Amino acid sequence: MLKINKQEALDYHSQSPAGKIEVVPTKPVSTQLDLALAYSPGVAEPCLAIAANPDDVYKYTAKGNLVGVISNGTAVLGLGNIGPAASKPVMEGKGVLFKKFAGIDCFDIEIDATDPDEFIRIVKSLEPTFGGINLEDIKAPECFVIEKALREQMNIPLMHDDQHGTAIISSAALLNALEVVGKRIEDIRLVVSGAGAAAISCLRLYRELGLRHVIVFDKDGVINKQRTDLAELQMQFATDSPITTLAEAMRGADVFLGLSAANVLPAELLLLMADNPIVFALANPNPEIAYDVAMATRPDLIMATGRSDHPNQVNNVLGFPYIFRGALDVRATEINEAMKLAAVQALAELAKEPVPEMVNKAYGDNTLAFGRTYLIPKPLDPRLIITVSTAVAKAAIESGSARRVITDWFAYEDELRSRLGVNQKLMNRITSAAKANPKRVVFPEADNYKILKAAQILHDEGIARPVLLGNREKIDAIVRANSLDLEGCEIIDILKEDAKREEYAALLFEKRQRRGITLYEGRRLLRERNYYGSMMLETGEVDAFITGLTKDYGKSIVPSLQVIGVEDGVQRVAGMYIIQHKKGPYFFADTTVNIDPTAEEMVDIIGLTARAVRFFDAEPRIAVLSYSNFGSNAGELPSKARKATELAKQRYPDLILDGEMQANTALSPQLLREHYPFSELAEKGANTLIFPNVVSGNIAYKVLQEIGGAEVIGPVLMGMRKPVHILQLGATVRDIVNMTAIAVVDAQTYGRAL
Ligand SMILES: NC(=O)C1=CN([C@@H]2O[C@H](COP(=O)(O)OP(=O)(O)OC[C@H]3O[C@@H](n4cnc5c(N)ncnc54)[C@H](OP(=O)(O)O)[C@@H]3O)[C@@H](O)[C@H]2O)C=CC1
Ligand SMILES: CC(=O)C(=O)O
Ligand SMILES: [Mg+2]
Repeated sequence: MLKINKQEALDYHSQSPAGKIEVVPTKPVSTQLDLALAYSPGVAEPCLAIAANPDDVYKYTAKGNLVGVISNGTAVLGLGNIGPAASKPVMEGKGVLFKKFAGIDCFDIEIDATDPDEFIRIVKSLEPTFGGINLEDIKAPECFVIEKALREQMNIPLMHDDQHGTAIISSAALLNALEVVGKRIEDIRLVVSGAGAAAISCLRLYRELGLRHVIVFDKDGVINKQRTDLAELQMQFATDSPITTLAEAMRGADVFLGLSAANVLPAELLLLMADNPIVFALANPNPEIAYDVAMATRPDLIMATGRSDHPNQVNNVLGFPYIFRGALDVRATEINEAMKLAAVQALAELAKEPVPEMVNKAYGDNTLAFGRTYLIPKPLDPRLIITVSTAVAKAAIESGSARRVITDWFAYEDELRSRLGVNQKLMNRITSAAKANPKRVVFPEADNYKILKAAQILHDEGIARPVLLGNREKIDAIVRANSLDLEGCEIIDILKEDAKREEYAALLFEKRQRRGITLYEGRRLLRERNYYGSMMLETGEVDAFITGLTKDYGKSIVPSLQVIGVEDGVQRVAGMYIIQHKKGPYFFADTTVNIDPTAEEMVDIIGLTARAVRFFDAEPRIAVLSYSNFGSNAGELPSKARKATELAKQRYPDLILDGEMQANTALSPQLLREHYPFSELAEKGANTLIFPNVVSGNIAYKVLQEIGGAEVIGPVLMGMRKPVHILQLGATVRDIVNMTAIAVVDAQTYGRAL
C-alpha cells in the first residue's frame, strides 16, 4: 500500500522551482517579429476586435480554456480554516489535475476575504478573465450563499467543487454500492456526519435520486427541528425523530456518510448497522474511521474513503476536470442539475465496463472489476474524459445551457483524446472500421494473461471474434485469478480436443513435401499452436492470425511463412511501425525483419510501405534515411540509401519520395526549403521514414516510444499472403488490441491492403 511521509511531501513541493505550476507560452516568442505580434503593436488588433465583438475574447485569448480555482481557505480539506495562503498548495494541486486530466489551464486565486459579500464581489469581477470558475474549500454555510449569488450573477460555468463534485462522485459510488448489495435508495437509512458544504450538497443530490430517510450530525450533535443555529439549506435535512446520539442513529442504518473530520466514528458503532453496511468515510486526509479498523470490525462492509491508498477512492478528481471540460467545450453558461446528473450516470456506468489494461498496470492490480472494492472508476482511467465530458456536454446542449453546439461526436471524442497528448485519430478510424465487420482472429498463445485480457476487450468492444488456442486448464486458472470474462470467445485445446490436427498435417505435408517435411513431421508440427493457427488461417477457418508475444520474432514468423507464405510478386516481407504523435502519424520501416537490406531490397520495402501507408488513409511522403543529406557524406550507408532512392524513383515514379537525407531534414519542411528546395519533400516534409537497416529503425522507434512521448503501434507485417501479424515479445494488452484491429481491417480488405 502506498505510504508517503511528511518530509517527502514537503520536498516534493519545495524542489526548485517551488510549487507545482508555471506559465508556458503557446506561441513562438523568439524573434523581433514574434515579440511585435505577441505584444505591442500587434496585440492591439485582437484588443480592438474584442472591443468591437466581446465574444471574440474566446477567439483571441486563452479564456475559453482557462478556469479560476478560487478559495478563501476557510475549509481546506479536513484541516479547517487555515487561511488563504495555506490553501495555496491545494489550489495549485487542483490546477495540476485540471491540466493533467483534461488539458484545462488554471490560475489559482486565494482571496483574503471571509465576508461573503466581499468575496462575491471579487469573484464576480473576474468574469472577463475566466472561461469557468471552480470554487474550492470555502466553509459552510457561507459557501451556500456565495455559490448561489455567483451562479445568478455570472454567465460562465461555476461550481463549488466540495459541494457538487463530491455529491456527483459519491452519488455514483452510492448507486453502485446499493446495486451490489441489492438495496434501493428509497428504502435505505442514511446517517451523515457533517453538515457542511460537502455533506449538504450530497444530501441534496441523493434526495433527487430518491433518498428519504436521513439523520445528520455536526459538531454540536444531531440536526433536528429544535436547532436554531443553522442555515436553511442545512435545516432541510433536520430530523423530527427523538434520536440524539450517533449510536442511536447507527442502529439498523444501511449507510454511513462522513464528510466531517478524522476518527469521529467509533468502530463499535459499525456493529449496530444493518447487513452489508456501506460506509463512505470521506474526510481528508484522514477518514472518519480508519479503513483497516472498519474492515476488521465488519467484514461484510463496503467501504469508500477519499484516499488513493484504499479501494473505492471517492474523490472529486473523478469529476471536476471532465465536468469543466464538457462545460467549456460547449461554452455553457452554467453547470446545471442536468449536467450533474449526466456526470453521475456516466461515472456509475463506466465502473461496470471492463477495466483497460493500462489502468490495471497503473494500480498494479489485475482484478479490478465492478463489485465491492471497485464501485467507481479509478482516477487514472483514460476513459473518464471521453465518458464524462461527452455526457456533460450533451446534457448542457439538451438543457439549453450551451452557447456552442457539438454535432460530430466522433470528432469531439478525438479532440478529447488529443487533450491527453497523443493523436489517436488513425487508430480510432481503424478500430471503428474493424467494429463495422469484426472478423475471426486466432491467437495461438492463449494461455497468457495479456492475450486473454485483449481477447475480452476485443470481444466486448466488438472489434474481433477471438479464437483462442491454449491449454484449457491454464486458461481457466488465468481467467479466475484475474476476474476475466471470456464469454463469446472460442477456446480450442488442440492437444486434448482432437480438432483438425490430422487434416491440417496432411495439408502441410502436401504443401511442404518437397521441402523436407514428411507426414510424420507434419503431425509433430501440428501439435504446435503456431502451425495449427496458421493452418486455420490457410483453410479459411479464421480470417487473421496474431502471435509473437512469447517467442522471439524470428521463431514466431517461421510457421506462418511456411504455411501461408508471401504474397504473389513480393520478394520479402517487412515490418512497419506507426508512430502516433501530437504532430500526427508517422510511419517507420523496416523496423523488424530485414536486418541489413541491399539497395534493391530497400526498394521492395519502399513499395510495401507506401501501400501500407495508404491502407491507413495517409498519402505517403517518403524519405530514405541515412546520416548524410543528398551526397554530403561518402560511405557505404549513404551510398546504399542514395541508390535505393534512385531505383525506387524508377520503379515507383508516382511516389513522393526523396533521399538520402538525415532524419531532421526529412521532418523539417523549413530546413528542406531553405537548403534543398529541389527536393520533392520540400513542400510538406516526410511522414514515412525508410531506414537503411533494422538497427537504426528499431532504435529510432524505441527511443520515441520511451522518451519522445509517442505511442507506437506495430509491427505491421507487410507482404504476407494473408493477414498475419507478429507481436513484439512482451507487447502490452493495448498493443495486442491495436494490432488485432489492424488485422481485422486487413482481413476485411484482404488482398488489397497490407
Ligand atoms: N473525498 C472527497 O471527495 C471530499 C472530501 N471532503 C471532506 O469533507 C470534510 C468536510 O468538508 P467541507 O464540507 O468542505 O467542510 P465544511 O467546513 O463546510 O463542513 C464541515 C462539517 O463537518 C462538521 N464537523 C466537523 N467536525 C465534526 C465532528 N467532530 N463531528 C461531526 N461533525 C463535524 C462541521 O460541523 P460544524 O459546522 O458544527 O463545525 C461541518 O458541518 C473535509 O474533511 C473534507 O476533506 C470534502 C470534499 C470532497
Ligand atoms: C477532495 C476535496 O476537495 C477536499 O477534501 O476538500
Ligand atoms: Mg476541497
